[in-house]
Amino acid sequence: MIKIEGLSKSYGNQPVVNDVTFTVHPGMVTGLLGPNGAGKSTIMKMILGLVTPTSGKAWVNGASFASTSAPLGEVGALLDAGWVHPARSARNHIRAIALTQGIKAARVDEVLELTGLATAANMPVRKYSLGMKQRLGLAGALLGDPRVLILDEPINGLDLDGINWIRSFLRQLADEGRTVLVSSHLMSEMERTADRIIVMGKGQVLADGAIADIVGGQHEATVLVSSPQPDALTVQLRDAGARIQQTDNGRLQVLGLERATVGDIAASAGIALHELRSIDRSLEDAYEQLVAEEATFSAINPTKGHR
Ligand SMILES: Nc1ncnc2c1ncn2[C@@H]1O[C@H](COP(=O)(O)OP(=O)(O)OP(=O)(O)O)[C@@H](O)[C@H]1O
Repeated sequence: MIKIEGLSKSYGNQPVVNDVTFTVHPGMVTGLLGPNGAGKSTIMKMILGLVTPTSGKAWVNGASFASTSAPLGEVGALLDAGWVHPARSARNHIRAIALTQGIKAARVDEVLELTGLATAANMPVRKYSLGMKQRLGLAGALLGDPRVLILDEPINGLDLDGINWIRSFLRQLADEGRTVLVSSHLMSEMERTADRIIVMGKGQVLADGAIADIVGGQHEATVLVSSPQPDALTVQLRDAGARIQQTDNGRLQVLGLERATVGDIAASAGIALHELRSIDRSLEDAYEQLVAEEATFSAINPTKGHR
Protein backbone atom coordinates (compact mmCIF):
# COMPACT_ATOMS: atom_id res chain seq x y z
CA MET A 1 0.00 0.00 0.00
CA ILE A 2 1.14 3.54 -0.74
CA LYS A 3 -0.16 6.42 1.32
CA ILE A 4 0.61 10.07 0.74
CA GLU A 5 -0.70 12.89 2.87
CA GLY A 6 -0.59 16.63 2.17
CA LEU A 7 2.32 16.17 -0.18
CA SER A 8 3.61 19.40 -1.75
CA LYS A 9 6.68 20.33 -3.73
CA SER A 10 7.84 23.73 -4.93
CA TYR A 11 10.90 24.59 -6.98
CA GLY A 12 11.84 28.12 -5.98
CA ASN A 13 8.47 29.80 -5.68
CA GLN A 14 6.96 27.56 -8.35
CA PRO A 15 4.56 24.98 -6.84
CA VAL A 16 4.52 21.76 -8.89
CA VAL A 17 2.69 19.47 -6.45
CA ASN A 18 0.17 21.01 -4.14
CA ASP A 19 -1.30 19.33 -1.04
CA VAL A 20 -1.93 15.92 -2.58
CA THR A 21 -3.44 13.16 -0.45
CA PHE A 22 -4.35 9.66 -1.61
CA THR A 23 -3.90 5.98 -0.80
CA VAL A 24 -3.04 3.36 -3.40
CA HIS A 25 -4.43 -0.05 -2.45
CA PRO A 26 -3.08 -3.51 -3.15
CA GLY A 27 -4.88 -5.87 -5.53
CA MET A 28 -5.73 -3.26 -8.14
CA VAL A 29 -4.11 -1.14 -10.81
CA THR A 30 -4.27 2.56 -9.96
CA GLY A 31 -3.63 5.08 -12.72
CA LEU A 32 -2.12 8.49 -12.06
CA LEU A 33 -3.41 10.48 -15.00
CA GLY A 34 -2.67 14.04 -16.02
CA PRO A 35 -1.27 16.20 -18.79
CA ASN A 36 2.48 16.86 -19.12
CA GLY A 37 3.73 18.88 -16.20
CA ALA A 38 0.82 17.95 -13.90
CA GLY A 39 3.26 16.67 -11.26
CA LYS A 40 2.90 12.89 -11.67
CA SER A 41 6.63 12.09 -11.89
CA THR A 42 7.40 14.41 -9.00
CA ILE A 43 4.86 12.57 -6.83
CA MET A 44 6.39 9.21 -7.77
CA LYS A 45 9.89 10.50 -6.98
CA MET A 46 8.72 11.80 -3.61
CA ILE A 47 7.22 8.39 -2.78
CA LEU A 48 10.59 6.84 -3.67
CA GLY A 49 12.56 9.35 -1.61
CA LEU A 50 14.31 10.73 -4.72
CA VAL A 51 12.78 14.18 -4.28
CA THR A 52 12.31 15.74 -0.85
CA PRO A 53 8.81 17.13 -0.33
CA THR A 54 8.41 20.77 0.65
CA SER A 55 5.72 19.50 3.02
CA GLY A 56 3.68 16.36 3.61
CA LYS A 57 4.68 12.71 3.85
CA ALA A 58 4.67 9.46 1.87
CA TRP A 59 4.60 5.90 3.21
CA VAL A 60 5.17 2.59 1.44
CA ASN A 61 3.72 -0.36 3.32
CA GLY A 62 3.50 1.77 6.43
CA ALA A 63 7.06 3.13 6.47
CA SER A 64 8.92 5.88 4.69
CA PHE A 65 10.67 4.32 1.69
CA ALA A 66 14.05 5.81 2.62
CA SER A 67 14.04 3.74 5.84
CA THR A 68 13.60 0.39 4.10
CA SER A 69 16.59 -2.01 4.20
CA ALA A 70 15.83 -4.05 1.04
CA PRO A 71 14.38 -1.41 -1.30
CA LEU A 72 14.01 -3.62 -4.39
CA GLY A 73 12.10 -6.20 -2.37
CA GLU A 74 9.74 -3.49 -1.20
CA VAL A 75 9.16 -1.34 -4.28
CA GLY A 76 9.92 -1.85 -7.96
CA ALA A 77 10.12 1.38 -9.91
CA LEU A 78 10.33 2.31 -13.56
CA LEU A 79 11.02 6.02 -13.88
CA ASP A 80 13.00 6.43 -17.08
CA ALA A 81 13.42 3.49 -19.40
CA GLY A 82 16.13 5.27 -21.39
CA TRP A 83 18.95 5.51 -18.85
CA VAL A 84 20.51 2.08 -19.52
CA HIS A 85 24.13 2.00 -20.79
CA PRO A 86 23.74 1.51 -24.58
CA ALA A 87 26.61 -0.95 -25.01
CA ARG A 88 25.44 -3.24 -22.22
CA SER A 89 23.20 -6.25 -22.86
CA ALA A 90 19.86 -6.50 -21.09
CA ARG A 91 21.11 -9.52 -19.15
CA ASN A 92 24.23 -7.69 -17.95
CA HIS A 93 22.22 -4.64 -17.05
CA ILE A 94 19.81 -6.66 -14.89
CA ARG A 95 22.70 -8.74 -13.50
CA ALA A 96 24.47 -5.56 -12.36
CA ILE A 97 21.39 -4.39 -10.47
CA ALA A 98 20.94 -7.87 -8.95
CA LEU A 99 24.56 -7.91 -7.76
CA THR A 100 24.34 -4.56 -6.01
CA GLN A 101 21.13 -5.62 -4.27
CA GLY A 102 22.20 -9.12 -3.26
CA ILE A 103 19.58 -10.77 -5.48
CA LYS A 104 20.38 -14.27 -6.72
CA ALA A 105 21.41 -14.73 -10.38
CA ALA A 106 18.52 -17.12 -11.17
CA ARG A 107 16.09 -14.25 -10.69
CA VAL A 108 17.75 -12.35 -13.58
CA ASP A 109 16.64 -14.92 -16.14
CA GLU A 110 13.24 -15.20 -14.46
CA VAL A 111 12.47 -11.50 -14.94
CA LEU A 112 13.84 -11.48 -18.50
CA GLU A 113 11.53 -14.39 -19.23
CA LEU A 114 8.56 -12.73 -17.51
CA THR A 115 8.95 -9.56 -19.57
CA GLY A 116 9.44 -11.38 -22.88
CA LEU A 117 13.09 -10.40 -23.28
CA ALA A 118 14.73 -13.83 -22.88
CA THR A 119 15.55 -14.21 -26.58
CA ALA A 120 16.95 -10.66 -26.87
CA ALA A 121 18.77 -10.72 -23.53
CA ASN A 122 22.31 -10.73 -24.97
CA MET A 123 21.72 -7.92 -27.46
CA PRO A 124 23.21 -4.51 -26.63
CA VAL A 125 20.51 -2.20 -25.37
CA ARG A 126 21.29 0.44 -28.06
CA LYS A 127 19.61 -1.94 -30.53
CA TYR A 128 16.44 -2.08 -28.42
CA SER A 129 13.22 -0.36 -29.52
CA LEU A 130 11.50 1.93 -27.02
CA GLY A 131 9.03 -0.88 -26.28
CA MET A 132 11.89 -3.28 -25.50
CA LYS A 133 13.47 -0.66 -23.23
CA GLN A 134 10.16 -0.34 -21.41
CA ARG A 135 10.13 -4.11 -20.92
CA LEU A 136 13.70 -3.95 -19.65
CA GLY A 137 12.72 -1.23 -17.19
CA LEU A 138 9.92 -3.48 -15.98
CA ALA A 139 12.30 -6.41 -15.65
CA GLY A 140 14.47 -4.27 -13.37
CA ALA A 141 11.43 -3.19 -11.37
CA LEU A 142 10.40 -6.81 -10.82
CA LEU A 143 13.84 -8.05 -9.82
CA GLY A 144 13.26 -7.97 -6.07
CA ASP A 145 9.74 -9.47 -6.42
CA PRO A 146 8.30 -6.33 -4.80
CA ARG A 147 4.82 -5.94 -3.34
CA VAL A 148 4.59 -2.39 -4.67
CA LEU A 149 5.23 -1.24 -8.26
CA ILE A 150 5.56 2.40 -9.29
CA LEU A 151 5.75 2.78 -13.06
CA ASP A 152 6.07 6.14 -14.79
CA GLU A 153 4.49 6.08 -18.27
CA PRO A 154 5.22 2.37 -18.87
CA ILE A 155 2.86 2.26 -21.85
CA ASN A 156 4.49 5.21 -23.61
CA GLY A 157 5.93 4.18 -26.96
CA LEU A 158 4.49 0.67 -27.03
CA ASP A 159 2.75 -0.67 -30.10
CA LEU A 160 -0.68 -2.27 -29.84
CA ASP A 161 0.71 -5.73 -29.01
CA GLY A 162 2.93 -4.16 -26.38
CA ILE A 163 0.01 -2.25 -24.87
CA ASN A 164 -2.11 -5.40 -24.68
CA TRP A 165 0.79 -7.29 -23.18
CA ILE A 166 1.46 -4.71 -20.48
CA ARG A 167 -2.25 -4.43 -19.66
CA SER A 168 -2.55 -8.13 -18.92
CA PHE A 169 0.81 -8.11 -17.17
CA LEU A 170 -0.21 -5.31 -14.80
CA ARG A 171 -3.52 -7.05 -14.22
CA GLN A 172 -1.69 -10.24 -13.25
CA LEU A 173 0.57 -8.33 -10.85
CA ALA A 174 -2.47 -6.72 -9.21
CA ASP A 175 -4.28 -10.07 -9.05
CA GLU A 176 -1.29 -11.43 -7.15
CA GLY A 177 -2.13 -8.85 -4.48
CA ARG A 178 0.50 -6.27 -5.38
CA THR A 179 0.02 -2.51 -5.27
CA VAL A 180 0.41 -1.11 -8.79
CA LEU A 181 0.64 2.63 -9.47
CA VAL A 182 1.01 3.58 -13.15
CA SER A 183 1.19 7.07 -14.63
CA SER A 184 0.06 8.25 -18.03
CA HIS A 185 -0.91 11.45 -19.80
CA LEU A 186 -3.42 9.62 -22.01
CA MET A 187 -6.88 8.59 -20.86
CA SER A 188 -6.99 6.13 -23.77
CA GLU A 189 -4.04 4.29 -22.20
CA MET A 190 -5.63 4.16 -18.77
CA GLU A 191 -9.10 3.26 -19.96
CA ARG A 192 -8.65 -0.49 -20.02
CA THR A 193 -5.57 -0.60 -17.80
CA ALA A 194 -6.55 0.93 -14.47
CA ASP A 195 -9.29 -0.05 -12.02
CA ARG A 196 -9.14 3.36 -10.45
CA ILE A 197 -7.71 6.64 -11.69
CA ILE A 198 -6.45 9.70 -9.89
CA VAL A 199 -6.65 12.64 -12.27
CA MET A 200 -4.05 15.37 -11.71
CA GLY A 201 -3.88 18.89 -13.10
CA LYS A 202 -1.39 21.59 -12.15
CA GLY A 203 -0.12 19.66 -9.17
CA GLN A 204 -3.54 18.96 -7.67
CA VAL A 205 -5.93 16.01 -7.59
CA LEU A 206 -8.92 16.86 -9.80
CA ALA A 207 -10.78 13.56 -9.51
CA ASP A 208 -10.26 10.18 -7.90
CA GLY A 209 -12.33 7.05 -8.42
CA ALA A 210 -13.42 4.34 -10.82
CA ILE A 211 -13.33 5.51 -14.43
CA ALA A 212 -17.10 5.12 -14.81
CA ASP A 213 -17.71 7.32 -11.75
CA ILE A 214 -15.37 10.02 -12.97
CA VAL A 215 -17.02 10.14 -16.38
CA GLY A 216 -20.45 10.01 -14.71
CA GLY A 217 -19.48 12.83 -12.34
CA GLN A 218 -18.54 15.00 -15.28
CA HIS A 219 -21.58 13.98 -17.24
CA GLU A 220 -24.12 16.47 -18.44
CA ALA A 221 -26.98 14.92 -20.36
CA THR A 222 -26.62 15.67 -24.05
CA VAL A 223 -29.43 14.80 -26.46
CA LEU A 224 -29.55 15.15 -30.22
CA VAL A 225 -32.99 15.85 -31.65
CA SER A 226 -34.43 16.73 -35.04
CA SER A 227 -37.87 18.10 -35.71
CA PRO A 228 -39.74 19.80 -38.57
CA GLN A 229 -40.55 22.54 -36.01
CA PRO A 230 -37.10 23.36 -34.57
CA ASP A 231 -37.95 26.90 -33.47
CA ALA A 232 -41.05 25.90 -31.50
CA LEU A 233 -39.16 23.00 -29.95
CA THR A 234 -36.26 25.29 -29.00
CA VAL A 235 -38.65 27.61 -27.12
CA GLN A 236 -40.23 24.70 -25.21
CA LEU A 237 -36.89 23.16 -24.26
CA ARG A 238 -35.36 26.47 -23.21
CA ASP A 239 -38.39 27.08 -20.98
CA ALA A 240 -37.58 23.75 -19.31
CA GLY A 241 -34.03 24.95 -18.60
CA ALA A 242 -32.11 23.37 -21.48
CA ARG A 243 -29.26 24.99 -23.39
CA ILE A 244 -29.65 24.50 -27.13
CA GLN A 245 -27.15 24.56 -29.95
CA GLN A 246 -28.09 24.13 -33.59
CA THR A 247 -25.85 21.64 -35.39
CA ASP A 248 -24.66 22.08 -39.00
CA ASN A 249 -27.22 19.60 -40.31
CA GLY A 250 -30.21 21.31 -38.71
CA ARG A 251 -30.47 19.13 -35.61
CA LEU A 252 -30.64 20.56 -32.12
CA GLN A 253 -28.09 19.59 -29.52
CA VAL A 254 -29.81 19.79 -26.15
CA LEU A 255 -27.72 20.13 -23.01
CA GLY A 256 -29.06 19.63 -19.52
CA LEU A 257 -32.17 17.50 -20.12
CA GLU A 258 -32.46 13.72 -20.31
CA ARG A 259 -33.66 12.11 -23.55
CA ALA A 260 -37.03 11.02 -22.12
CA THR A 261 -37.70 14.54 -20.82
CA VAL A 262 -37.02 16.02 -24.27
CA GLY A 263 -39.43 13.48 -25.80
CA ASP A 264 -42.13 14.23 -23.20
CA ILE A 265 -41.84 18.00 -23.68
CA ALA A 266 -42.16 17.64 -27.46
CA ALA A 267 -45.17 15.31 -27.10
CA SER A 268 -47.04 17.57 -24.70
CA ALA A 269 -46.44 20.57 -27.00
CA GLY A 270 -47.65 18.56 -30.02
CA ILE A 271 -44.28 18.88 -31.79
CA ALA A 272 -43.25 16.04 -34.10
CA LEU A 273 -39.80 14.51 -33.66
CA HIS A 274 -37.89 12.74 -36.41
CA GLU A 275 -34.92 11.81 -34.30
CA LEU A 276 -34.19 11.63 -30.59
CA ARG A 277 -31.02 10.17 -29.13
CA SER A 278 -28.55 10.59 -26.28
CA ILE A 279 -24.92 11.25 -27.05
CA ASP A 280 -22.39 9.26 -25.07
CA ARG A 281 -19.47 11.30 -23.94
CA SER A 282 -16.15 9.61 -24.35
CA LEU A 283 -13.70 9.17 -21.52
CA GLU A 284 -11.37 11.48 -23.38
CA ASP A 285 -14.03 14.23 -23.35
CA ALA A 286 -14.53 13.83 -19.61
CA TYR A 287 -10.78 13.97 -19.00
CA GLU A 288 -10.30 17.01 -21.22
CA GLN A 289 -13.18 18.78 -19.51
CA LEU A 290 -11.72 18.10 -16.06
CA VAL A 291 -8.28 19.36 -17.01
CA ALA A 292 -9.66 22.35 -18.96
CA GLU A 293 -11.85 23.40 -16.02
CA GLU A 294 -8.83 23.37 -13.74
CA ALA A 295 -6.77 25.40 -16.25
CA THR A 296 -9.53 28.00 -16.59
CA PHE A 297 -10.03 28.24 -12.86
CA SER A 298 -6.33 28.63 -12.17
CA ALA A 299 -6.08 31.30 -14.86
CA ILE A 300 -8.76 33.45 -13.27
CA ASN A 301 -7.65 32.63 -9.74
CA PRO A 302 -3.89 32.12 -9.92
CA THR A 303 -3.40 31.86 -6.16
CA LYS A 304 -5.83 28.94 -5.85
CA GLY A 305 -4.37 26.23 -3.72
CA HIS A 306 -0.78 27.32 -4.22
CA ARG A 307 1.21 27.48 -1.04
N1 LIG B 1 14.09 19.53 -10.69
C1 LIG B 1 13.17 20.40 -11.10
N2 LIG B 1 13.39 21.74 -11.06
C2 LIG B 1 12.46 22.62 -11.47
N3 LIG B 1 11.24 22.28 -11.95
C3 LIG B 1 10.96 20.97 -12.02
C4 LIG B 1 11.89 19.96 -11.60
N4 LIG B 1 11.32 18.75 -11.78
C5 LIG B 1 10.09 18.99 -12.29
N5 LIG B 1 9.87 20.31 -12.44
C6 LIG B 1 8.65 20.93 -12.96
O1 LIG B 1 7.57 20.42 -12.24
C7 LIG B 1 6.41 20.29 -13.05
C8 LIG B 1 5.86 18.92 -12.90
O2 LIG B 1 6.75 17.99 -13.49
P1 LIG B 1 6.50 16.43 -13.51
O3 LIG B 1 7.63 15.81 -14.28
O4 LIG B 1 6.25 15.95 -12.14
O5 LIG B 1 5.16 16.34 -14.34
P2 LIG B 1 4.47 15.10 -15.01
O6 LIG B 1 3.03 15.19 -14.69
O7 LIG B 1 5.18 13.84 -14.65
O8 LIG B 1 4.64 15.41 -16.53
P3 LIG B 1 5.55 14.70 -17.63
O9 LIG B 1 4.72 13.59 -18.15
O10 LIG B 1 5.77 15.80 -18.61
O11 LIG B 1 6.82 14.28 -16.93
C9 LIG B 1 6.86 20.64 -14.46
O12 LIG B 1 6.45 21.96 -14.74
C10 LIG B 1 8.35 20.55 -14.40
O13 LIG B 1 8.97 21.44 -15.31
